[in-house]
Amino acid sequence: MTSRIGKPDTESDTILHERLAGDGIRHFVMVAGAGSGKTTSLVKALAQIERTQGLTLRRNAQQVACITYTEVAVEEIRGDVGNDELFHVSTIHSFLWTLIKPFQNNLREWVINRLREKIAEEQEKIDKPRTREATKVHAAELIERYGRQLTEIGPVKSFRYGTGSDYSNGVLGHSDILKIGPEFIAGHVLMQNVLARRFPVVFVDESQDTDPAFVDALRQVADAVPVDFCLGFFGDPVQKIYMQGAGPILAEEGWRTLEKPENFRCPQAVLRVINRIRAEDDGLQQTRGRQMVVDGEEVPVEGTARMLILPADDRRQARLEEACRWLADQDGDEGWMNAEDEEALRLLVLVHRMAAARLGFPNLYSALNDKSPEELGSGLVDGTAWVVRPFLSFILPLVLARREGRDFEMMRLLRKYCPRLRPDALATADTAGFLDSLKEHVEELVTLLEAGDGASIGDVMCFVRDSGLVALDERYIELINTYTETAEPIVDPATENATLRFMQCEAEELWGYRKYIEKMSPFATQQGIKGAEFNKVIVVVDDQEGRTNTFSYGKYFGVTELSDTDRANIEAGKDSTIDRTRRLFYVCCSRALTDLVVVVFAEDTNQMRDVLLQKAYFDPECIHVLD
Ligand SMILES: Nc1ncnc2c1ncn2[C@@H]1O[C@H](COP(=O)(O)OP(=O)(O)OP(=O)(O)O)[C@@H](O)[C@H]1O
Repeated sequence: MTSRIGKPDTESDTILHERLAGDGIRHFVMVAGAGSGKTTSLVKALAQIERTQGLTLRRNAQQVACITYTEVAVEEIRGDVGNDELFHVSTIHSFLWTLIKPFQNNLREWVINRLREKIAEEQEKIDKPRTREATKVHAAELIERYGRQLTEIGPVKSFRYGTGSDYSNGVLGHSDILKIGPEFIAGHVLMQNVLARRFPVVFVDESQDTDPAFVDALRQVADAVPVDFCLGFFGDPVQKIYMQGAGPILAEEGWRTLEKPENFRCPQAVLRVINRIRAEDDGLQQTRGRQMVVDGEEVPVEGTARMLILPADDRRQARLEEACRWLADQDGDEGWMNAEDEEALRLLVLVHRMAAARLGFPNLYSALNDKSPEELGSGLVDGTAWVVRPFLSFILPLVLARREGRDFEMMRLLRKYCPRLRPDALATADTAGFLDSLKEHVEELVTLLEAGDGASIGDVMCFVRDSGLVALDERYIELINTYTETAEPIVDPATENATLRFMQCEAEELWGYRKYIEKMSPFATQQGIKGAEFNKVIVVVDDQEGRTNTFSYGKYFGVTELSDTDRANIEAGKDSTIDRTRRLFYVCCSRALTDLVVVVFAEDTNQMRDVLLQKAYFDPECIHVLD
């Protein structure tokens, strides 16, 4: 029995279990706040299905699909339900790939159409009289390349799924899968039936951040197969932090909405704060709070919630350390000084540049943030930027596994990402020499990424390209070519050179960046760090970045003026910077099991205090200015 399955049933759990065992329409949306036990309910529902329907489902070779946001979250749910074959726990991408993989002819047709579409898009650029000459030349090159690919896919026997697309070699990328999957499901009744027959129950966790086209495709299946199929969403619209997420999932006629009013994670002091934050969004007020047993009786944990305002000067790091000292002295608790114990004290940093300096990736940060395209800047802080993906998902984990002698993990990664280990490549390889050379290449990669080696990120990429350790998409190949052709280091940031500046950074910086993404980024909490709850949480906020169109604490607290776009968004009732920042703030603050501290860096600390007193998220006696 794992801890989640062992938790007592709440009223919503009982209702859900009855519904799942019923014989009418069973679709549902479970929507509840932070720490309300949504993932717990999901895991318990899986266990209940196993008990009541497991035998029949297994006999029919059917599975219960449980789809969540990241690999880490997948592992977490697997940790709860075990490796039972009855449950197909996966990310959206791998779920979609399982479904569409057998439809190879349709995949080929899709790729052909996609290439034709791309050619038409480029042709349109050429035809426009105002297009610059350089752009026209580039467009013509692309048309030629896409044309070539159209002929090259002829001999491709079957399509596979890789990180980036490489159509000529039969590889579909991440974003292709996300387009094809929902399109196929929505457009083919056969596909809907296949899905419902194979997976008569589909649960989606973190539904607020799930791709909207996928949500719609699943709705269509639910409409088409109302009774023999059960679709359930678990989510919280106020925890949506990815721009592209679906947000609230509307329940259709006959669907049941299940709410969970309790919060089981946060102590009273934190619960009051997050309820006040949420009051400005959907107004949901959570009850109960974390309890502990004292003398045989359950009593609420009071905990603490404080806000510290510090001057935003060039001593930020030192000031943060002083603030921790202050907390330790106030509480007589040296735990505040123990930043190394990640389960006990968790720093969530929204001050990315500061984190970057502290963790040793200032240049990498500057390359992808300063004057960079929005997609790269926001992808940098949540680890989704296309240039960093191969490093986070494969290259760095592979080097770590090798260094730590985790051979099994190393092979798992190589099997998943290395084209040299694909069955077709293996079939023609001379096995003995082949494995030796693969090993040598991994060793070389380890050396390249050693501290002090001086290799640049571009050098590492050249190496993985030449050694064929990973399949790279065209965009990356093009970038590597540009990198090798550019001798001079680029100093001044500009939108066009962000990725090239990234390639020129020292590879060593990637390690600090990885640590940031895995441990300190508030997005990490959403991506399912184990449990995503910690005794002490320090949330550090600062608008130093100047990238204010995605998140801005200044705008949220009311000290920074809104832009015209912000005002227009608010007037039109659209998602605004303020809404997004509030949600991120809510996610961060709701991770604390005992003590929450929000550290705010401000140009004018007294003005900030006045504004925060007015906002009243924290009790007045809990707001301190530390000059
Ligand atoms: N029925 C319950 N009784 C007691 N504790 C519970 C119950 N359900 C969940 N918990 C505890 O509450 C905490 C939050 O649970 P869980 O992670 O499932 O919530 P969640 O709603 O998915 O969280 P979030 O949306 O904030 O990430 C965990 O510590 C869990 O053990």
